[in-house]
Amino acid sequence: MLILTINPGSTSTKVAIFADNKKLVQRTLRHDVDELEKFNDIMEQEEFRKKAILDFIESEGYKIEDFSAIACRGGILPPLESGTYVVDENMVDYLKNKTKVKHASNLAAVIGFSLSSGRIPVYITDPVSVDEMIDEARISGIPEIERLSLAHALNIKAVAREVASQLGKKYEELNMVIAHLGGGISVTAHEKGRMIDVNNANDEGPFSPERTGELPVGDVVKLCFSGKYSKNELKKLFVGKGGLVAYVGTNDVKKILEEGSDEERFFVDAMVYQIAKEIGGMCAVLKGKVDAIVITGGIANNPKIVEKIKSYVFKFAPVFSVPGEFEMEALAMGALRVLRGEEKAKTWGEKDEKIS
Ligand SMILES: Nc1ncnc2c1ncn2[C@@H]1O[C@H](COP(=O)(O)OP(=O)(O)O)[C@@H](O)[C@H]1O
Ligand SMILES: CCCC(=O)OP(=O)(O)O
Repeated sequence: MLILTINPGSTSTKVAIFADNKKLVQRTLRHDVDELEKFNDIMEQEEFRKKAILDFIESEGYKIEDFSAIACRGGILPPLESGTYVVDENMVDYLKNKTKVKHASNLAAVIGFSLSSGRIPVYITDPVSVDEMIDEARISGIPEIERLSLAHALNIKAVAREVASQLGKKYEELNMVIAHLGGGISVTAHEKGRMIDVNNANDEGPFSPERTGELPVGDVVKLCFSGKYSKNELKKLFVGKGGLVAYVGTNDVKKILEEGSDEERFFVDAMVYQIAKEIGGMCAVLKGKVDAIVITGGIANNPKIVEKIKSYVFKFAPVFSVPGEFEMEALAMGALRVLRGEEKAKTWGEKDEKIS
């Protein structure tokens, strides 16, 4: 069975074609920043990115009708259970017109649904808003604000299953802390197959290559009312222009480590320190009963960073490194389990929207 996978990021769209679980081809379709700046809103990029995907499919000698399914990265829907969901008009309407968090992943199902024109099934698996948090984790400290589960759930769940299989166990039998280290950072606590706490990778936790993470709230209030920034400028400052970008001017950790000055590399050490601190917190969430700590994402490609994190947390549990991300594989496998009848695809029903 042929499966097309679609995974949009802020400046690129990753696409791949699988024959069952075998990846035939993967391409990162890069979008010029100047080109993207013409669009006021992420959703306005639908036709532009769709054309790039169609060009890719044709260049590989396929037509949409050749595929048994389209598997898309799920966007920011209201909180929902882990699993594979059918993309329908209801979901597309939500992602296009109602979601309050702008994120490139919101485009995937919208484009997949449009490409299919009802001819083939379209699925999402483990979207960013997978929510398995325990109730205590939802309390922020102010009733008007609820903590949200926004994480790199797709890669994290796939990596959790991979490490469990390395340990000869099922994901559902283990307790793990899994940190995805990319442009954004998610540190997550997993109890017997459920992701019971996560730092919201947009707003909380360690600073990342391009996000501030958690900030001292009093100073944030001062910044908001300083008159220096509009609301949109502040949002971009916190997500996109924060973290290493703010200190060093780039989100490229590899480049900083290879070409940066000692002072610039210090900020990577500070990020490592914050990541380790978050991992320690998640070990406490699991009451110290932790079978594995797992470091994944692009930054895990650097063994020295993994070693530095390990130097802080090695006493808590064995540390595993799974560099890179396996989102395309996880999408294809999510769709394949449904196509093979191993799992039933869930139908998404709009719940109370909690994301603002
Ligand atoms: N070998 C490496 N050493 C250090 N950092 C790396 C290495 N390879 C990739 N990275 C860093 O990983 C980050 C991107 O991670 P990735 O998971 O691809 O992010 P995203 O998918 O969120 O854009 C970049 O900062 C990049 O420099
Ligand atoms: C908002 C959580 C997921 C996330 O940060 O994804 P990207 O790193 O792809 O922006």
